[in-house]
Amino acid sequence: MSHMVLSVTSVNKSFGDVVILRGVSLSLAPGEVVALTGESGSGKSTLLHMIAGLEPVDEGEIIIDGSNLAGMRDSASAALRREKIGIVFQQFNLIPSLTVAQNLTFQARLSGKTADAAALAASLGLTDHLDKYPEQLSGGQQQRVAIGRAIAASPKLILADEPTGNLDEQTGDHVFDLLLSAARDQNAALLIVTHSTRLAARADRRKHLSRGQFQ
Ligand SMILES: Nc1ncnc2c1ncn2[C@@H]1O[C@H](COP(=O)(O)OP(=O)(O)OP(=O)(O)O)[C@@H](O)[C@H]1O
Repeated sequence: MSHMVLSVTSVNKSFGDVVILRGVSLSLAPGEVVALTGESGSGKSTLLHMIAGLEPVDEGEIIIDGSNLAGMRDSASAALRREKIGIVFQQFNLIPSLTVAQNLTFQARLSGKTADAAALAASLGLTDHLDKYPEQLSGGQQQRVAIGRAIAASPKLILADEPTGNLDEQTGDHVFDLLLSAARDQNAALLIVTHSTRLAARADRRKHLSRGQFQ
């Protein structure tokens, strides 16, 4: 299925004696939004980290836009991550010493791409905040900057790990909508972890992790 942006096939993962994932498979087509749910400790973050190449896979295969992560050196998986993947975390992880405009474009520059801070800011409602520093922004505004940074290099795949977890419900809904429309605008696949069944309902598909497997 070479047209898939992400193919996870029969992945197993343990930490020591503790089995976290057993034979997990998942595919995302371009532009597809999949919500990943599961109780605390079910392995959602671990799965995202493996897809991002930040955590080794014990068995099974992960292919990102045709590139197999298996056996890839750290430098190659870092390059793949910069090139193809945008990541949004629960904590906004902005660089405090950089302005909003600089935070938006910094990572795209690292991968040799140009990013239009003004256009990104306009699409995320941040135009009035471009010259501010993260500490001068609300949580919802900071998360919108983090979304802008994640999409600045036009990734094929966006991984979002509870991106609304630190936001109140109304702000979280708005940020969730912005993330979905940003992904759809770019035809990027989006895998989004959420504890909210209400937000998960807005995805194209839902996958629920329980006892190491999808239910
Ligand atoms: N580096 C590690 N070493 C050992 N155990 C780990 C490690 N990382 C995660 N775990 C364990 O693996 C399990 C899955 O963790 P993970 O963070 O993937 O769950 P999660 O579904 O994302 O949980 P939450 O919803 O609370 O964020 C947990 O029991 C956790 O304690």
